[in-house]
Amino acid sequence: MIAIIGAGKMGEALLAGMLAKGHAPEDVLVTEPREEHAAELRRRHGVGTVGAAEAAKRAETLLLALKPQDMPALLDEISPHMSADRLVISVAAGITTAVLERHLPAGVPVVRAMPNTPALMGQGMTAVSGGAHAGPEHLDRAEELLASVGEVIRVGEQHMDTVTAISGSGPAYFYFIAETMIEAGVAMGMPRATAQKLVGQTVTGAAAMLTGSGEHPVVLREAVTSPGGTTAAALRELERHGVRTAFTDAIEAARDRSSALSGE
Ligand SMILES: NC(=O)C1=CN([C@@H]2O[C@H](COP(=O)(O)OP(=O)(O)OC[C@H]3O[C@@H](n4cnc5c(N)ncnc54)[C@H](OP(=O)(O)O)[C@@H]3O)[C@@H](O)[C@H]2O)C=CC1
Ligand SMILES: O=C(O)[C@@H]1CCC=N1
Repeated sequence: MIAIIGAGKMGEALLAGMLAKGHAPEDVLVTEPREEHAAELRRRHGVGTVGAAEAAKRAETLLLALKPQDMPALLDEISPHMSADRLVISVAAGITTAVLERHLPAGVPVVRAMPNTPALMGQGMTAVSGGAHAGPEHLDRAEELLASVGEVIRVGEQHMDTVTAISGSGPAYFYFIAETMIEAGVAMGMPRATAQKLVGQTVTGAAAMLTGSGEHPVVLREAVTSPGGTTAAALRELERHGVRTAFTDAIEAARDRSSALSGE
């Protein structure tokens, strides 16, 4: 039995992705504090909903997807029901395995994971790292579970705040660019639906080139940039406005915010 504690945006994306990949709804419990939300999840996904203590008693694997700020109180609530034969996987930004372990009985294996919302479409990217009591079998279990919603890599925990800034938050950066491109098209008089179609398929095509061609992004960008042409004119403006530096600073800010969320 798997329990997902906190089925908000990320928890529900993981839930939906797992069910779509064949996990049986009867094997998944969900904990959500608001009854209307819990009822909605039962209706939408056919899963059972229970309180956190009950989930902790019944599930071998607990997937914690609450806000980092809510995590300490939840850990204290489930702690009396936890033992070393369980596995706790936390997707909370910033919360270190040391913090998780401090709130749980000695020996409980914990895995810190950072997924992203494309998990909903089976296209997630998750990085995992194990705590002091997580052996290879626990990392294998976490990886197997999260692989049902996309790709999984293992990283040292010292990289987790950077992972959070790059792939955890990353989809939002691309949506921001997509939104900006659509608005530019609309501002130039194009119907919104047309701009949306052009941008959507351009993003899909560019992503396919990036992952499928094995080429570095610089090579792909050069192939688009005809001498004396339109792309060169656009890229010159992006550089003039410091977009490269803005992105680097943005990713550093996300990394620092993740680190601050640990509460340490
Ligand atoms: N969104 C994303 O792209 C990603 C998020 N994450 C991580 O996932 C976690 C959740 O983020 P996100 O889904 O965006 O946030 P949401 O606010 O959408 O989800 C959090 C959910 O947890 C519920 N909750 C609050 N307290 C409890 C409790 N005691 N027991 C059970 N459920 C509770 C909330 O209910 P209510 O609304 O009623 O308070 C809410 O539904 C965060 O730690 C975040 O760092 C990680 C990777 C990507
Ligand atoms: O914005 C956040 O804090 C979470 C973590 C990564 C993506 N969303």
